[in-house]
Amino acid sequence: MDFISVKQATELILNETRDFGVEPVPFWGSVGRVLAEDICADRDFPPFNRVTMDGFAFRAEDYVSGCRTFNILGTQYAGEAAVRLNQKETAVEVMTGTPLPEGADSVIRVEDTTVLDGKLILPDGLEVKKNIHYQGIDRKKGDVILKKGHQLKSPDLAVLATVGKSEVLVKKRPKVAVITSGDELVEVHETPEPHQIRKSNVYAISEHISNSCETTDQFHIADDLAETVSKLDELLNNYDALILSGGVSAGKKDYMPTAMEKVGVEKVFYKIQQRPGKPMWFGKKGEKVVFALPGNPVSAFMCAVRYVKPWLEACFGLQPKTEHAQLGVEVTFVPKLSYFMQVQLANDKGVLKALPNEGHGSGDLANLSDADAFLEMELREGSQYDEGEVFRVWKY
Ligand SMILES: Nc1nc2c(c(=O)[nH]1)N[C@H]1C(S)=C(S)[C@@H](COP(=O)(O)OP(=O)(O)OC[C@H]3O[C@@H](n4cnc5c(N)ncnc54)[C@H](O)[C@@H]3O)O[C@H]1N2
Ligand code: MOO
Repeated sequence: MDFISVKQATELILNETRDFGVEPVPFWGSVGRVLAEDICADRDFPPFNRVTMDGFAFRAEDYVSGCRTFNILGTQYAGEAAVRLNQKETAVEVMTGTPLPEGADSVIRVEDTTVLDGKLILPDGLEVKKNIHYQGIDRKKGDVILKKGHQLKSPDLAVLATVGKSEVLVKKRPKVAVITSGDELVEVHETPEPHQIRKSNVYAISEHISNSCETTDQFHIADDLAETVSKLDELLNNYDALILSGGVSAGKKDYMPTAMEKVGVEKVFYKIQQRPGKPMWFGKKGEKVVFALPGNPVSAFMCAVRYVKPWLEACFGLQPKTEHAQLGVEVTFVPKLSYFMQVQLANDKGVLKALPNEGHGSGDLANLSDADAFLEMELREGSQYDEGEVFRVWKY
């Protein structure tokens, strides 16, 4: 059997990344997208000397030379242009968010002051030149605030809004078809006969990758070679990537590898030295790629988490997010395979611990809901994995 290792499979898949181009999208809703342009400050951040406390603005020079009683020239609210404080020993009442009055260089909080007969009285021992967020201290006009290649997260929307980017250029996402096969499968709304099951793989897989895809349209192909060939041919013309589940092992109606050959999809590899997901098949036809995942629900989902999603992220130029967890108990795994063990994760005083939650094998889809992640335990002579050892973890 021409197994390849998990490492080799990863490399072969990541050799086949594609660039799907760029597109402008509304900034609102762009979280998760990858920037295809630098985002620059159109003004200083903040754009003016911003008062940071409700209180009074005054001149440090007056206070330092002994003045404690100031004439109040008026009140300045946020949204109003800065007034001018052009007389000695005067103050302006200011609100948080107002531009600092011209000529003033200090602000005191209202609760630290007394107003008597319309005059402001300041206490002794005051630190001057406080409570001002200075213009340009955070970022200067023209500075790059978000770099091309950055994956947008929630606070970035505030940056985009602040610089007036109502539309932003991002990397395009692929159109993906998620395809099931198998005559035993019926739809969710149908009542299965005793020998049938409802199809479930497509939903878990589609959802896991949906943020990285333009579409995750779903299709079903019957266990028939001619139909499989013609449907695959059609889908290859209309989608950037196909993700199939089922029909890749040794069964008499496992047509996927044969059908791929017939539609001209070149095999990059077939079978990985791993459990679950051993019979995974991966191929390409020109710019199109095909992931043919095993039908068993745990295997299909694990392969989507471990191989398909990272491929999508690599297509956008994102670095893999590597997370690790410490094995909470000793584990023995005899087969000569890398083991993606289902685990529950718990944070133990800042250390991420992984506890086995293995279920009943590749068909036990309910166990995926009990577990939180797959722990990638590389193939090891000796079959022994010790408590406290650290492994890469794939959360979902
Ligand atoms: N003689 C051998 N038999 C098998 C081998 C092998 O090496 N030699 N490998 C086993 C392993 S490991 C796996 S994994 C499976 C993979 O099989 P297929 O990819 O051909 O998948 P199917 O046979 O079509 O289905 C397997 C299983 O999964 C259920 N299934 C399929 N699609 C869905 C779906 N969309 N939603 C829910 N469940 C689905 C299907 O009903 C089967 O029970 O092969 C082993 N056999
Ligand atoms: O590889 Mo299969 O995915 O073990 O059940």
